[in-house]
Amino acid sequence: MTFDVYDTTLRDGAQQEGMNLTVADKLAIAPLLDELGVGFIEGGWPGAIPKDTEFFRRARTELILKNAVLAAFGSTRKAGVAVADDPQVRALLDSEAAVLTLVAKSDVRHVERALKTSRAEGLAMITDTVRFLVAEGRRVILDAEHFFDGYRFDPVFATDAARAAFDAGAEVVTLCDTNGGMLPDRVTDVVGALRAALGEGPRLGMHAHNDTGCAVANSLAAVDAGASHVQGCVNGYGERTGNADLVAIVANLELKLGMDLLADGGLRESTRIAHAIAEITNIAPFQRQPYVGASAFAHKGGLHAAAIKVDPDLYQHIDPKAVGNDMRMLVSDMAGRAAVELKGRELGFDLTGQAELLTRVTNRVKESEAGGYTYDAADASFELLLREELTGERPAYFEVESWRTIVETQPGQGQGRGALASAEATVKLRAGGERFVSTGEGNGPVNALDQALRLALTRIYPEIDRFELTDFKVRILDTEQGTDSTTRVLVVTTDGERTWSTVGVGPNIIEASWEALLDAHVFGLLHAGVEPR
Ligand SMILES: CC(=O)SCCNC(=O)CCNC(=O)[C@H](O)C(C)(C)COP(=O)(O)OP(=O)(O)OC[C@H]1O[C@@H](n2cnc3c(N)ncnc32)[C@H](O)[C@@H]1OP(=O)(O)O
Ligand SMILES: CC(=O)C(=O)O
Repeated sequence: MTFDVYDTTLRDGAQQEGMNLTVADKLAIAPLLDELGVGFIEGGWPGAIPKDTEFFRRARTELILKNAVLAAFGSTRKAGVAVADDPQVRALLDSEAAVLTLVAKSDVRHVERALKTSRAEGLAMITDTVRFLVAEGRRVILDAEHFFDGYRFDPVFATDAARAAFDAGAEVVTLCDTNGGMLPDRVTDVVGALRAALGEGPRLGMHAHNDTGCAVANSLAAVDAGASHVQGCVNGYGERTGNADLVAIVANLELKLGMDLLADGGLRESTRIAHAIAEITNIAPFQRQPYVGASAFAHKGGLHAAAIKVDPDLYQHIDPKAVGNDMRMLVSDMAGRAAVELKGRELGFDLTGQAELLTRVTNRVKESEAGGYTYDAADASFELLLREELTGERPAYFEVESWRTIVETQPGQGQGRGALASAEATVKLRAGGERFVSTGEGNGPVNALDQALRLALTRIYPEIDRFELTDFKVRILDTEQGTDSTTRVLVVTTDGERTWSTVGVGPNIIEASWEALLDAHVFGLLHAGVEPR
């Protein structure tokens, strides 16, 4: 049986608020979708959006796809206009895409109120455009906009719209839940009724939006009711609450229902590809995204870990490798010894049989977390804690003698909002048998401390030059204490290859930041293979 996986990330996904893809972005995303193994990549709407016209022009020479066929999206001819004279339809042909996907009104209320035309003309717009494009040698898919709402209001018109498309030569009619308001049982009813009306031959598709949080479920319901074409977007991108997440749809169909859909076993690459696409769209990946999210197989509960130690399948619905993801253990005050042992294994330490050590580490984590630390978001600080318990000491890269910061304003600039404050910090430390006193300046005390610390350390450890602080998060823990509250700081650092997170807690933001910064440097040096000098 033919079954299509049709990606619309570059067209409907791009309708997401805040997303603005350049032609280069689209040309970079398309090969990733092809690698994922989808059958169709909808590239955009040529003739309507200049960047999309340009995308199809450049795709002809710059895009080599091994699995997917490029589809161009556009609407049926306008009401009262001959199809051959419609510039939008002409632009579709000019795109040279082999597959053309036409959006058409299948809700009679839209025909009468939005298009301001008659039922007969609404159907003729479909017939004429599909027939014209098929006669030009193109494969045509019809996206029947508002199909479900339309069918529930007037099933005769909605059915006639689908029939008109098939009679004119469309290979698939995609039923669109344009407003995203459907629930799975309603999708089942409508797809089932339409199939009964049209017979088994015509191929139906599903295009779901996520306004009820049911887009993936609605897509599965449609397939269960006989649809053989699903549309969606990687990472669930799309207007309002997004389109159906294509990877989740496919993973459910492949892993739960035993279908074989993506070319070259692409599902096993889906986590990497979803994240690579997120890099290009510049939209931070959603941690808790089903299947491909960083937290999708991250376990925090101590009891879960105890069972996972026996058999990971006991607490996981699939093997994460099936989607290219990984199981991760999170260590926190909810961890028990089993979680610490598994986390240790993940970090490269075999703690099997070390019951006393495991108890010590578990207790230390619980006590520290009660004081405000959080290790599930700071793997690197946990690793340093674990090493300290294993060896009895921290790697002795340097020894801090003291540090101080000064924040001041210039005369006349220290009043109220917008005052221009600057900061200076002095750090005194010993490293490599020498004593360093260094001063740093910055736009705030933490920045100045970081500068001073780096200045001192790079003289002995030039490797630190590669470390870059990429994120800095501050959380006030006991807010009822006002400005006297405990502060937690999380710092994310990278050396360009590896990224690590560290945590610091203190009675003020500077102390907390200092602790997180020290951990960041120690962890970075350790993993760069640097010996204390
Ligand atoms: C559900 C979906 O996601 S569908 C895709 C939605 N995406 C987009 O709209 C992005 C690209 N759109 C655009 O760039 C513009 O809206 C364009 C170029 C398509 C149209 O722009 P304009 O010509 O300025 O028209 P405008 O957007 O104001 O109105 C839409 C026109 O299309 C007509 N139209 C709307 N749907 C259809 C349809 N399915 N078939 C034929 N004509 C249609 C309307 O009747 C209206 O025609 P009119 O100008 O003769 O009154
Ligand atoms: C065609 C489309 O994107 C929709 O109806 O939602």
